[in-house]
Amino acid sequence: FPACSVQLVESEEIGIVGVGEATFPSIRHFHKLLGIDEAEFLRATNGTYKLGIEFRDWRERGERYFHTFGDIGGLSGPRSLWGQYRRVGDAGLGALDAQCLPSVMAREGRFMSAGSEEERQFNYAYHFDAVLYAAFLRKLAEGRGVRRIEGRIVQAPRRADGGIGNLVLADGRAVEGDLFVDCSGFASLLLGRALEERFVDFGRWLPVDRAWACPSERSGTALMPATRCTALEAGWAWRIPLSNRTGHGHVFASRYIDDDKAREQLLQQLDGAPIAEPRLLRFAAGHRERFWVHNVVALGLSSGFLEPLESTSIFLVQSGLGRLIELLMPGERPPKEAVDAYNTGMRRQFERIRDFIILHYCLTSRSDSQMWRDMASMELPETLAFKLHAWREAGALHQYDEEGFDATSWLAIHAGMGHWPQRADPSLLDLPHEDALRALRFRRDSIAAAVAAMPTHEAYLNSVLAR
Ligand SMILES: Cc1cc2nc3c(=O)[nH]c(=O)nc-3n(C[C@H](O)[C@H](O)[C@H](O)COP(=O)(O)OP(=O)(O)OC[C@H]3O[C@@H](n4cnc5c(N)ncnc54)[C@H](O)[C@@H]3O)c2cc1C
Repeated sequence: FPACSVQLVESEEIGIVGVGEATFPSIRHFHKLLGIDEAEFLRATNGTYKLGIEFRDWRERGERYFHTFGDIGGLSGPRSLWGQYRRVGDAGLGALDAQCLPSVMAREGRFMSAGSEEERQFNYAYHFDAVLYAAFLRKLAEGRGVRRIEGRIVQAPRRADGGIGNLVLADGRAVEGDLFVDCSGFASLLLGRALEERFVDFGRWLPVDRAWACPSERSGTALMPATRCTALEAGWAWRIPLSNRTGHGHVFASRYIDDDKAREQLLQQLDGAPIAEPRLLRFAAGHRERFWVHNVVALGLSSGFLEPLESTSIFLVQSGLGRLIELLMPGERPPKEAVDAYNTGMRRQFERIRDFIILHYCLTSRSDSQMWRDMASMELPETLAFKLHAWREAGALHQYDEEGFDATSWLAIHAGMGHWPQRADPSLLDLPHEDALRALRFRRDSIAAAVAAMPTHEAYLNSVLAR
């Protein structure tokens, strides 16, 4: 929008939340749209590649599975790979993960990104230092004409029509604007505080509400191209490998564990020596009922937050921006239809991701703490209950509109949690047993051979950084 002038009001005194180190593959489309060079971005943010998430101890302690951004073959009918794998039931085949290229790459600590997007059988995202990423984007934005105003907003007086008139800063300056994008983090200064938009609370399904975050030195182990999420007594711990350090955090439910014990449990998870004091963050799961009200659009934490289990927050920021770009017509007052479409789309996206995150918890067999017992018996949102029913009864991976995660992702969690349909699809028998077994062996072996020939994640990353 070359005709628009964009001003950013930001306060060094307040700073940014500064956590949020794991992302979702759509970030690559966002970077492409902005013309960001991958090597430059990785160098600026101590970034690494991410092929998915390894979940440990979620169904039972001692078990692990991988949620990949890759292809795991057909999903229904006689060509359903998971269906044939279960029908063949050959122990010699190994785990279902062995049929998925990026899952094997992650397990073996290997990475490469060759060929075109269309040819590649997997997608990937990044890990990075969130503080450095914010600085990187700021520099990019300023270079393209965004004017940054340092200052603390103390008031946002409303106009007669209910919208925001201007922003009043602590030193008395006033910043005028037509459209205000509220990026004020958990404070939600404009949408939450000034416009008093109601918060829709998801706490009854997603009870985690605090996190200790602490970086550590990198251990001598190989640089995993994946995030690790380990289920603990009253929450879970993240482990995010960056090129210079490892990011750690313990996300927990304060109704099941106190802060000190949660901190202690985090420190037991660290890879190496801590390189900062653990920092406590408080949050609530949910979103503002509407995201765009009058002339205010909230993006990021000011609009809502879902716990970071699937690294969806930065994705939601970028998804919101993408929608806004499509619906804004500079110089025109946005029609009611555009505002409604934005609000409906964002609300649904939050609900779909909420359901996907609950899926990780509700399928647990753990009963070793009150949180896990409550998670296994909670009443589910109707939308999720229907999906579980469709999967159990018919092996169908039902998708609604505005899904953040595709059917392959849903399959990864069902499979990882050992949750399978009650009946096999009879059309699986259209393929002779021997042919199915041969195809599965061939795929597993081809993947193993391809991965063995790949560089390690660290070697590949270093080659990109040297560009
Ligand atoms: C524990 C935790 C883990 C997370 N992990 C992930 C993850 O792995 N992946 C992911 O995608 N996301 C993650 N997130 C979310 C992610 O951190 C945020 O979505 C992302 O950083 C964007 O934050 P934001 O810009 O909305 O808010 P902030 O970073 O808080 O920025 C708010 C801005 O508003 C300014 N501001 C606030 N008040 C005022 C004022 N009065 N005057 C002037 N300026 C003001 C601040 O200075 C700051 O610049 C995590 C969040 C938490 C809490």
